Amino acid sequence: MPDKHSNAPEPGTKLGSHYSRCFGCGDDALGGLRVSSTVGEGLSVTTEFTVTDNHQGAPGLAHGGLLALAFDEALGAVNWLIGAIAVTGRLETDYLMPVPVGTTLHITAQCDGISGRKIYTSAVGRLGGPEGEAAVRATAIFIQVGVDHFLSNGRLEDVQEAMHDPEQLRAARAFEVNP
Ligand SMILES: CCCCCCCCCCCCCC(=O)SCCNC(=O)CCNC(=O)[C@H](O)C(C)(C)COP(=O)(O)OP(=O)(O)OC[C@H]1O[C@@H](n2cnc3c(N)ncnc32)[C@H](O)[C@@H]1OP(=O)(O)O
Repeated sequence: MPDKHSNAPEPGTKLGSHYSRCFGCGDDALGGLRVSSTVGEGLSVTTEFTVTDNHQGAPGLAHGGLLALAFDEALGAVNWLIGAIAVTGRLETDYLMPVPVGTTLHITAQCDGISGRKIYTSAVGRLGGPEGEAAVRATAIFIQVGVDHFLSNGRLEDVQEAMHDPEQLRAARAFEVNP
């Protein structure tokens, strides 16, 4: 298990978005999920995702791909507690129960261990409250990368805009945890 980063926020702290246009957590992404995560005990976070009309797959039920996105965000937020910039290498989801429109999925995500650049994480999403029945479980392997991963691979205009916007830089938790 990795150590918690010395600058990691205290339990109860709301983590901001890592990028305002992120479809999972950004406020500026049209139709995005806008989930936010809160630091939990140890190397864990909690994340709530409320399923709306816009998230349907079958009538009245959440689309599995959107649920996977909510888990990708929750699991990825764990990386900030260990001060790692990382991208999703593998994401596996088990859908245990249908998740109806209007319900809130209470996700708890944690770090399970680290090996080289690989960060192993897992999460469970419960309905009806943080202690409710498990509806979705997920595991992910994140791969640690340098900032150059984004600088060399991202569309230039977006990278430049992000790098020149002080608000954006402040919002990028990577820069808070890894000054
Ligand atoms: C400037 C702005 C900054 C903003 C910061 C915001 C950050 C937040 C962003 C969050 C956005 C939200 C989240 C998102 O949506 S992230 C977006 C979705 N993910 C991606 O786009 C990632 C695309 N993939 C890649 O870029 C490369 O394949 C990476 C970088 C992942 C690895 O290629 P690289 O050449 O670097 O590494 P390597 O091949 O030497 O492998 C190294 C180790 O990793 C192991 N491995 C590799 N792949 C997998 C796999 N699939 N399953 C299991 N293991 C895997 C591999 O076996 C090896 O292990 P070992 O042999 O050492 O034991």
